[in-house]
Amino acid sequence: MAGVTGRLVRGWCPRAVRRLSLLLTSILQCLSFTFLPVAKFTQPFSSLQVPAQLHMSKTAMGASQKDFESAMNQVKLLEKDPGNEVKLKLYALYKQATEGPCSTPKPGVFDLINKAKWDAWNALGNLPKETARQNYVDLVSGLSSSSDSSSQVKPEADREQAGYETLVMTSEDGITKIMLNRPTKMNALTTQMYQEIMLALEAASKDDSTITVLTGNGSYFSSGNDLTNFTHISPDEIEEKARRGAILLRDFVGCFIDFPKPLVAAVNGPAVGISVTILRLFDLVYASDRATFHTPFSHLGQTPEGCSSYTFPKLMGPGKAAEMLIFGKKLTAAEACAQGLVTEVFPDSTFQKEVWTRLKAYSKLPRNALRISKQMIRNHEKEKLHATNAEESRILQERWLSDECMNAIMNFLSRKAKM
Ligand SMILES: CCCCC/C=C/C(=O)SCCNC(=O)CCNC(=O)[C@H](O)C(C)(C)COP(=O)(O)OP(=O)(O)OC[C@H]1O[C@@H](n2cnc3c(N)ncnc32)[C@H](O)[C@@H]1OP(=O)(O)O
Repeated sequence: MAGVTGRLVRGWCPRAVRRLSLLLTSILQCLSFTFLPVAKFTQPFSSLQVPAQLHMSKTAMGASQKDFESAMNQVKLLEKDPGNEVKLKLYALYKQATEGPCSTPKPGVFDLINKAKWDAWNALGNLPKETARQNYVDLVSGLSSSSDSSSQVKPEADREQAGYETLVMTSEDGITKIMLNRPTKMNALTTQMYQEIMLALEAASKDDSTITVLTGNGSYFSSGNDLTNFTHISPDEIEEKARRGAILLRDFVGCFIDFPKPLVAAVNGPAVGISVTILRLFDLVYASDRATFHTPFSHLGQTPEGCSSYTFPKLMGPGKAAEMLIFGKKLTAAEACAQGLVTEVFPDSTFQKEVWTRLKAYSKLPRNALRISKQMIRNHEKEKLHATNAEESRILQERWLSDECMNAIMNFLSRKAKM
């Protein structure tokens, strides 16, 4: 090492050479950590794990208690991660079976995991302990048989992560792909979908992958907020629903602001509403030349979200941002690229091949360096983004209660009936 350094710095004073030599040695030591084999993805239950120690009351039901205990042991032996949704169900049933109805205080909105666990348990209401125990046993028995039959088939690397109903989540070649999966509804985002995307991002932020990609299944990237989210609400529920919607929106956008790894949008087709505005929170946006970018907020009596009221004027200037966000001008992929919203446009016929080839190459880059560089670029404006997000959510909460908004949504929903 000293020889190499010596050749590099011939003519420098000996103290400087010694210092440089020490520096290079420590850099090489640091790098050797980066090249250690990456831990395998075998931590099946992470923070949603069903408690391992059981303190069952001796008065619990005889045979059912035995089944319950054996089911709990089976859970620990499962080879395949059953996915967050199933883990939440297991957690909720376990709590209900052992402690009865949820009576603990609701965790704060930013405490995502504990809130999801609390919601799952609370949703069981007054389900009797015995029924919860039986449901737990049934659920585990289904999981054990499906894990037995699938264990020989799929290699670990490209396992689809189960438990999502509105998404398909896969991890392969250092890339975690989150695919919106409601193609017949143009991937319109339901409340469940927002929640699943948040859980998927949380999981992706902690897995071994280098890059996370969001894309859509079918012809659309996403048609934005599912307008039926606003239906089936009785008049006395409207305000509470708007309040909850604003919290959901703020949490959802917050996950993108805080996402720690390189985040890529593979925009496979048209994008509408919130699926356009959040794009500025991604590090790369690759679009098919078939994609369009449309934010018809005013037409819906609504206002911008996804931090676009701050990011779009900054990106494209106030005039171009106004055309999109105030007047609902729809951009082609080429126009969105010219405005800096899209990184690169690919012909639709080669979109998938070109994008995935590119991303596979990027995913081989040193992942810690990618992550740190992303954070250096993003950290400058995080506070501003969170403040914008909170303000946009608050304003939308009011907008959702307006006649303008309600009429626009009724128009959309009655459109089909008129056809
Ligand atoms: C809590 C967080 C709130 C965040 C705030 C977010 C705001 C936004 O995202 S605003 C943007 C809202 N989105 C829209 O305004 C788009 C509404 N949809 C449409 O205009 C059209 O459906 C289309 C242009 C996206 C596609 O038109 P077309 O090709 O004619 O296809 P269909 O309309 O027949 O759609 C097929 C099927 O999908 C349903 N659908 C599509 N998008 C939505 C949607 N956003 N909400 C609800 N449903 C949607 C559509 O109704 C059709 O269903 P069926 O009639 O049952 O086949």
